[in-house]
Amino acid sequence: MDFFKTYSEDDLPHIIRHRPNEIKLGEKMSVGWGDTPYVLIGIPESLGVKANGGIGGTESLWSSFLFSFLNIQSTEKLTGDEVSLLGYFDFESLTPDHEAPVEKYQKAVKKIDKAVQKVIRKVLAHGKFPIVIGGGHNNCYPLIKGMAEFRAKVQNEKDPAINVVNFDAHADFRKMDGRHSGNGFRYAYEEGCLHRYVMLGLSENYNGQEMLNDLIHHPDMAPIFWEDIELRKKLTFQEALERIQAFLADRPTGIELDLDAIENVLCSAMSPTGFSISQARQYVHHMASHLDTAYLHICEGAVELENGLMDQNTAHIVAFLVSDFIKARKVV
Ligand SMILES: N=CN[C@@H](CCC(=O)O)C(=O)O
Repeated sequence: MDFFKTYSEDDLPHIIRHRPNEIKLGEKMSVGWGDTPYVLIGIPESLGVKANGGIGGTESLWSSFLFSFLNIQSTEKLTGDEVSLLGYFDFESLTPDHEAPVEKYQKAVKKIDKAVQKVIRKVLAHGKFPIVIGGGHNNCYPLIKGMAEFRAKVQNEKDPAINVVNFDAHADFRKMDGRHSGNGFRYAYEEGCLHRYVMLGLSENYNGQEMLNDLIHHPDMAPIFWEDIELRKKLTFQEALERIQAFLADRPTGIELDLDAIENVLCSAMSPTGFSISQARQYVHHMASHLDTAYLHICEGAVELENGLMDQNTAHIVAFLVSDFIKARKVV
């Protein structure tokens, strides 16, 4: 598995803050291809974000997330026995020279695509459910493609494209003019890997009309704007979740969450307005409980951006979201 680093049992105790009479999730988790339904994968990179002209720093989320997640209390509702820490990608060697043109970053993203896709196919071959923590949103494309390829080549599905729901302020359906964090869903759709695509929480101010023209009135696309829910009150958040559930019920669905849809979370495209953390948790809970889920991908967050902004809370939010997801699928 190119660029992929694994953990050993000896790594976990260094990440766990032990307390007498308490058991932390990390004390119950396994590493590698453990006997667990879920595997955790990190993609600590911001090459895709930079290829899209964004602010780097998304590589900072993974290790802080791991610390937050492994230090959750092991309880009946989530013991830790459910999850194995598979590993993370190290794309450091692909980093272009300082001030390299954007094309160099886009070239690096193509290599990331290949590496991620391969690992996803391996995860599926082992019968595991991938929980992926990014990284830029560019990684939706190799996830969707890896899923569709597995369905086509291994499961002999005649119509292998999967559905995706994306909690995001941006559609990431920009033109196919070189790979980056803003066009992963377009590549997946045009290549026949993505069937239906729902966007929940789009910002009217940060999605261009040309891209929107390709999404609005398209039978496979369902853009839902934050303003229609929270500003104009055309529908409630709960109604939106139920509509999404009905629209995506026909086949396996990838669950995407871009942290820039939550207000004030540290991201390349951080926003002072957006959904709340509780709404993000409801989204994850609802989709995990009601859909035939294919994977969970949480991305674009950072604990430290290249512009110097820092916030450790991002990691804590992601740990909540991952625990909500697993609990919802367990039906606790
Ligand atoms: N994945 C994020 N995509 C956004 C990024 C915007 C930004 O960094 O400012 C987009 O392309 O619109």
